[in-house]
Amino acid sequence: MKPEQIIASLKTLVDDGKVLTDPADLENYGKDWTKQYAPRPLAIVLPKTTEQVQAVVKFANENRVALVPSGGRTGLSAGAVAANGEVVLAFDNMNRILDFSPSDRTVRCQAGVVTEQLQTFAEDNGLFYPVDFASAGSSQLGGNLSTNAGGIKVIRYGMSRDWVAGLKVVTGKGDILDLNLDLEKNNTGYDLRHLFIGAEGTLGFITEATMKLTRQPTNLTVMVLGLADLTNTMDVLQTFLKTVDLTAYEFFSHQAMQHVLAHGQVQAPFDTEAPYYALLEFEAVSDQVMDDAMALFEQCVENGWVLDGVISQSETQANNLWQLRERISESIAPRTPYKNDISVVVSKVPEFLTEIDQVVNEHYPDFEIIWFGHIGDGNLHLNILKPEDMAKEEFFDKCQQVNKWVFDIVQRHRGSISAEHGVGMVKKDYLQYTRSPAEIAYLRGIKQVFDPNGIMNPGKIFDL
Ligand SMILES: O=C(O)CC[C@@H](O)C(=O)O
Ligand SMILES: [Zn+2]
Repeated sequence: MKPEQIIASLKTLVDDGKVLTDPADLENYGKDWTKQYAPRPLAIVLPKTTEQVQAVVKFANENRVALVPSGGRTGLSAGAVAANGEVVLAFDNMNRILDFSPSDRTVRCQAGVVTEQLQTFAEDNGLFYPVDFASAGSSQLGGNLSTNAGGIKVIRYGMSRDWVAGLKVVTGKGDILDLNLDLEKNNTGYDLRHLFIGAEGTLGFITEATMKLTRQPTNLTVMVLGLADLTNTMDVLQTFLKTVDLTAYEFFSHQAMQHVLAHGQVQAPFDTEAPYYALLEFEAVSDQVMDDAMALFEQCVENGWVLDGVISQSETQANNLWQLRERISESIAPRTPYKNDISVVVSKVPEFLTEIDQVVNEHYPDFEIIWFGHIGDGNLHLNILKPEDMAKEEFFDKCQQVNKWVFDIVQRHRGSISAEHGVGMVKKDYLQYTRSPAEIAYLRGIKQVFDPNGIMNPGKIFDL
């Protein structure tokens, strides 16, 4: 079918929805936050209902048209990039909260609901949606689920998948599946819901999700601690976990903090310099919890693990301390960093990080390494900044080599090449460092079942 015919047909399928073909729209909707691929979609479709999505998928099947789903476009693995003339299905017009059940504490949302919209809805109803990350203001629920997004509270609340009570999807064959019926308990064989979560739209597109909510946390209190060395991040974590139920345990290096401070609007937590900092968050539900936390802090200082620290006395102070961590990504963005998102089990984190540091420093001593991440769940974000006098091409070539070293170390430590950002196009060549050949063969088999014509987000996670 010719491109003009495809566009004309799409227009008939979404009636009150929209089909966009302006170059500016193609550029905007054809990409996510990754910069290495040029967007080149054929058209953008903005359906309003699950049935319209189904109509587009059926049409795409009959005519072998490749589709790419697009949410808030905040992904960092090019899972939502359309670089090969695909039709982008964007969920911006499916952004309604459809239903709320206070007694079940669930809320049924269309896929285009923005994370912050869901968080605010929960709060307005005296409840809490706990999955949170810096891009919550623009990321959409469908995208969060397709990548099983994690974020800053995983240590206590888990990943996006843990909050899904029910899911409506359109499979690659064009069937609408209503999965798990919003039930808490439902042991009736394979749980297909979890196949679509984290599948990056390669099996089908999520059009609706019923999300669970929980009680609001009480008096969230933040501590930022300066650590004497890297291994102390784990000593401090283990010490606090014995008594305090942490809602977050993040870390960042001195270099990371320097970039945030230079970026402006944020104050240093204290004067003492430390190679690494930990940010702990917990619910100070009583004076006893606060006393316990202070006693643990003192114990960590006495043991020589912590050099200095600060504790928030108000919500505003807690939010300000969070800025030290949440602004890292944006403060280094102008330097077009090499990015990696990797994980190992918590006990291996110091050894794992040190090995990566060593291999990069040994070969490229002029590279500035920025470490930060969700260290309480074993997830590290490695960013490397280009030396000012190095050409971009040379830098990214050298980073390809860095990838190999990093992923060898990941594999040796039985870690993951993508902890929370997904595989997309950025990491598909490295999937075998985390998944065995037998596993990948089963993944391909599953793809074949739900998307026999290979039209759903082709070229993402693995090639057919
Ligand atoms: O920019 C990054 O490398 C990580 C982004 C995000 O996952 C975060 O935790 O801030
Ligand atoms: Zn992260």
